[in-house]
Amino acid sequence: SFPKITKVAKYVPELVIPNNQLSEIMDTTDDWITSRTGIHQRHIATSETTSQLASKVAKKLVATLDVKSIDFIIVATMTPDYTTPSTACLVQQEIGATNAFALDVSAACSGFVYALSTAEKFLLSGIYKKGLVIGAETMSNILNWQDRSTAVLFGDGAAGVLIETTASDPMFLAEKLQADGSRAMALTARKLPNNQPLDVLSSDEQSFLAMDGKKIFDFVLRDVSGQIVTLLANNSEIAQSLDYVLAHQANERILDALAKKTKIARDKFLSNVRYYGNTSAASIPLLLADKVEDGTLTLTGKQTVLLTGFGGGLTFGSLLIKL
Ligand SMILES: O=C(O)C1CCN(c2ccc(-c3cc(CO)ccc3Cl)cn2)CC1
Repeated sequence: SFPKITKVAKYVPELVIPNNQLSEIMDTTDDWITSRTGIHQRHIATSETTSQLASKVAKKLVATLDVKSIDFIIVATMTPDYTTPSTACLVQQEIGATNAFALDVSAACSGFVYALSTAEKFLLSGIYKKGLVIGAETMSNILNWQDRSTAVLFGDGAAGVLIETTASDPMFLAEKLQADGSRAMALTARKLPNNQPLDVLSSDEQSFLAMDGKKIFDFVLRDVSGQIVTLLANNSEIAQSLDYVLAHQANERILDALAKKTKIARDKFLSNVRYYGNTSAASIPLLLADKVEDGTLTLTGKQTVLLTGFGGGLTFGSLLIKL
């Protein structure tokens, strides 16, 4: 039997900040934000850490299970509570999954796609049978709230899936995972200070999220669209029956551009960035959860979807799956 996503769950912090509230604390307007990004609001964690958001999702995913049957927990995040322990280990403790090994995946906005691909390989090995894959972020903690060009773009949230070896037909059909470290500096956050006494490197105070938006837009239009086109061309039969694209929810305009560049019908690109902003590794599972909730996605193995993540690293990854 084959690995399959059998459950999805989400959790977002209660506090909602609409664009108008941001224009009270920085020089921006609802008009600018909505027209340039499609974002109307974002959820902000005021007292919850990334591991606490992820744990809320994990608890929902295991609610109807014996938590001791979970073999692994993978958390994709670029805003971990600590360098160590991993956020996944904190989730393991929180839900009591004592038989699970736990690791974080650091691939920024491609994190969930990288983590899901990793989980599938764990299951295909036959050694493991069941795991949790969660994307979780508290982007609000790494933003420079004086910098209107980035502070308005991001939000907090978590969502994830239960994946297990139960399917009679393969769910994971094709994938392409890539990185381009030559443009690593296009999106950076939280450079850790060096403080050993022999330190010859100056400890750079660059700690807030910094983004070269133009460079990343170009990367998405050129490299990410190329990855999608090639993956679909190499799997043309599956591509014929493509129902939906669940792309990283960074910006509504980028979805317009991707649809044009890939020649995939725009209405196949699902979107919910308006409600959450860019939640990095949580954006694709949040979209998955919302679209299962509203019935667009049925989790009956009949729908062909493309998951595509892209962002910091620079990283990009696409998975063609039967959901
Ligand atoms: O002036 C404008 O229109 C601005 C121009 C700059 N903008 C950007 C630029 C880049 C991103 C972005 C970020 C990531 C990281 O998750 C991944 C993918 C993308 Cl495409 C999002 N917004 C906002 C509107």
